[in-house]
Amino acid sequence: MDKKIVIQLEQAAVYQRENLILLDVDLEVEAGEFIYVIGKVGTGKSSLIKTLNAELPLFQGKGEVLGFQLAGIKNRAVSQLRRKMGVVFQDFRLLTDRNVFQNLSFVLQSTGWKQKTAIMERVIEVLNVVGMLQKKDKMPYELSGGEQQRVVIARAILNNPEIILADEPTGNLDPETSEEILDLFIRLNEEGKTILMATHDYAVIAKKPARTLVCAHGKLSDSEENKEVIEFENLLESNI
Ligand SMILES: Nc1ncnc2c1ncn2[C@@H]1O[C@H](COP(=O)(O)OP(=O)(O)OP(=O)(O)O)[C@@H](O)[C@H]1O
Repeated sequence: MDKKIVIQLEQAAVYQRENLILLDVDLEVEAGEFIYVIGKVGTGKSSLIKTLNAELPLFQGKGEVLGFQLAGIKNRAVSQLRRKMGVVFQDFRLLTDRNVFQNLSFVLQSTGWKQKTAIMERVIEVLNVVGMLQKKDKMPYELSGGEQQRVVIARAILNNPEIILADEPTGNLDPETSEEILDLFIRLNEEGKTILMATHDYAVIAKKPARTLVCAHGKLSDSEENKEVIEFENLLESNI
């Protein structure tokens, strides 16, 4: 079977307003890959992810995600693209004024789902996937950090996205909970979803070594198939 490329960047530049963050980014991601993005604080991991999500505009170079051209992308296309991409961002919190079920049904309603029964079934389905069905009537403040993150992941997969972008999804969690969240991503990946995850969490990388993109010194390097955690640490320390 032909390989399907879901993300392609060619000589792309990542900007935060007028500040250049990453230059000459070349990246090709195949459907079904699991990829980490690592790098020290402020090196551009989040900015890269936000560029792929069309949250930051692509001014320079070529970028294509799931068939959508990022340069000059129109609002309508951004909405269509985001429906095919699930996001699990650290600063992408649950709505605090509604319970778990309502947080999820709200997303379906605002992405065009009309039928009450279909909405209910889909919410129950994704809550089951993340093991949170029992907590569907809880308010976000009644949940632990790990539980909230599970709900955020459930929200990200509501519209059955092809790609999941995750920015430090285990950032504020204890090691055991981090591992459970990683297991969820591994399962979603095994079901065919492409995962791109920015992380500082070497325990996560050690548990599931995978292709890793390194942000450093304004460039993105691709250490395909790195298997050793130690190597990742070396990569971060060296002047690449
Ligand atoms: N909204 C913004 N406006 C201007 N500059 C920004 C903005 N957000 C981030 N930056 C700058 O862009 C650079 C890259 O930030 P980014 O958040 O992508 O890094 P990161 O590698 O994800 O860091 P962290 O590990 O802290 O999340 C930093 O120098 C940061 O100060």
